Formats: sequence, structure tokens, C-alpha cells
Amino acid sequence: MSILHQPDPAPITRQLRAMFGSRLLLAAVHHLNVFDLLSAGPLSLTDLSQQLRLAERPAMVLFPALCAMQLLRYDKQNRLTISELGHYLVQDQTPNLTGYTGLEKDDPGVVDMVQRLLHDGPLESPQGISFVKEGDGPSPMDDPESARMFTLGLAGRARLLAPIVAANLPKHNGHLLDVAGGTGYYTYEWLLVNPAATATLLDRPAVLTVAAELLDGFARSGRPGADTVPNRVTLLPGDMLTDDLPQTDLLLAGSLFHDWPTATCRQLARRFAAALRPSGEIWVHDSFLNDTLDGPLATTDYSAQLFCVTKGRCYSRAEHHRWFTDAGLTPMQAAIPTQLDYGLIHARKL
Ligand SMILES: C[S@@+](CC[C@H](N)C(=O)[O-])C[C@H]1O[C@@H](n2cnc3c(N)ncnc32)[C@H](O)[C@@H]1O
Repeated sequence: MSILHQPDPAPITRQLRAMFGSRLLLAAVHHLNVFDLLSAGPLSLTDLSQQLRLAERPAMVLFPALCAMQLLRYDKQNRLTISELGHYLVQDQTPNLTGYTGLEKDDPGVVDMVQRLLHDGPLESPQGISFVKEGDGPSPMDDPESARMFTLGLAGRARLLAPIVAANLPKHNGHLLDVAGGTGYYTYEWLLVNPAATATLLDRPAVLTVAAELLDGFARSGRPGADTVPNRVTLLPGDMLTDDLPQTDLLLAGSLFHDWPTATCRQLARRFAAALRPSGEIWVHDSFLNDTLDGPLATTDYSAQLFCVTKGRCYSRAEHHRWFTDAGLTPMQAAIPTQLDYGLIHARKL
């Protein structure tokens, strides 16, 4: 099926992630008592976070989600306040729904979410955190079995989105650096529509073992030009946080920033900017929060999922723009939707 006619399977991923949004809701109502606290009056995001003892990351996961659920909203002074709907979650209001929602409050997923919100992550993660390699600690992405499992887990999504991303990235005869490129499908599809271009796929060695097998299958697919792709792509094992990055015309950061805390995103933006040649561009493919931090629901649910399984969360376009501006790049305003509630934004080295 041509990508122009391909249906968007977003309802499937929305349903998958709704579970994490439900856990946030029950954690907020029954364990953190957000609605009873706010029934005394509106609070700024900072004051509310302080009263609940929430760090920045859990706060930026929880409050945009409760706004997206239409249970909280921002007032004219930009304070969080309970919406008309949200009052049904205040215990002192009659009638309210807290007895009913409370029937699910001890669900293990909810109890786990509460711990994560209060501790900004799991209490301990001896095996490392999925999709993340940082420092000398263990990483599932360096263990052959789990790296294969995680990488192949993303393969279907990558195959679906990669042709759409490739069609929207600039046409170029130069070089693409796909940082933390996983399966490599975004690189392979882009090289197919840019027959004179070359690319580097950077990831952990155990991930690249899987990527090489997928590249072989891609090259043998019989699609016109696919057999030329392996000669134009370099698989580069490395650590994007510490290793020198090759110079490039285009840099793709797909599903990357959302695995990391804000300080690391800022650091990565600076490293990526330094790898760009003059007029080079960084392209981010991700699911973005509204700049007003109040949705969309598909992204706040995704953010809750990422909060549980990575060191990151979803970020707004404005947050990305700040990192890029600080790194000396010029953010371009237009955002291009792809599918699965994802989109593309980019910034240029002038
Ligand atoms: C969520 S996956 C995204 C893969 C791909 N960009 C995509 O959109 O399908 C994140 C990737 O980051 C890689 N990664 C994590 N930490 C890394 C590091 N320090 N250096 C290089 N790659 C890293 C992981 O191995 C994984 O393949």
C-alpha cells in the first residue's frame, strides 16, 4: 500500500498507552490527593509540585496529563485549578465519583506508578533501564538478548513510520547521521529516496548486530535501489553521550530525546549541533506535548509510559526549541505530522 493511502494505526498505540494514563489518574486522586489539595484554591505548577514533593519530571508527566483529561486547567494567572469535571473527584463534593474510582486504587500498576511518581523512577533498576545506555552502569541495550528483544520490538513501528519520515526529510546528496538509530529502517528508507547520499547509523554494538540483519533483508527486498543501500551506510558502534560524532549534513534524532532527562537532552542538543556542517539540520521525530503543557492526551499517555520505562518523558516543541537555541541552532517553526501521534520538527545551523 502506498504511504499516502496507509491508514494511521494510532488508535492501537493510544489504547496501549491509555493504561498508563489510567494509572496516573488513580494515583493523583487516591494516593497523592491532588484534587482535595487543589479544592483549597489554585496553585502554580511549582507550588503544587512542592506540596506533593514531586520532582520536575513526574510533575511534567502528571499535570499535563490531568489537563489533557480535562480534570485540571490553567487559570488566568497560569495556576493549576480544578475544572468543572474535576470537581467530581473532590471527596468533599456531593455527589462525587471517588468511591467508585477507589475500587481500582490498589491495582498493582497504580501502586507502582505512585512509587515512581514519588521517587522520580523505580526504587531500584539493577538491570538498567530500557533503551538507555549511560556511563558504566549495566544497560539492556548492551546485553545481546535484551538488545535484540527491544530492537525487534521497535521494528514494526519503524517499518511503518520510516517511509513517511524519509518522504518528509530533505532530499540531499550529502550525509545523514541517524543517532541511536536502532533498527536502521529510517536510514535505509532515506537512502532509498536519496540515491547519491551516504549515512551513518550510530547505536550500541548489540543493537547494530540486529540492524545489520535487518539491513540485509532490506537490501534483498527486491525494491528498486535497495541493493545499493548497504554500500552507502556505515554502522558505527558507540556512545552518543561521550564519543566523537562524525560530521554530517542531516542528523536524525528519532524517539531519542524522550528517553532522557532534561539536562541530558540539553547536553545532547549541544553535541548534535557540533556535529552539523554549516547549513546542516537536525530533525527530531517524536510525539510532542502542546507548548501549553495541557495535552494532547495521546502524548500525555505516552509520556506516562516513557516515565515508567526510561529516564525521560515527552517534551513540547518549545522545550526542544530552547535546547536548540541554546546550542546555537535556529529552530524552524513548521511541524510535520507523520503517524502514530508522531511528528517532525527541525532546526538549522545558519
Ligand atoms: C527508543 S530507541 C529509538 C531507536 C530509533 N531511533 C527509532 O526511532 O526506532 C533508542 C535507541 O537509543 C540507543 N541508545 C541508548 N543509549 C545510547 C547511547 N548512549 N549511545 C548510543 N545509542 C544509545 C538504544 O540502543 C536504542 O536503540
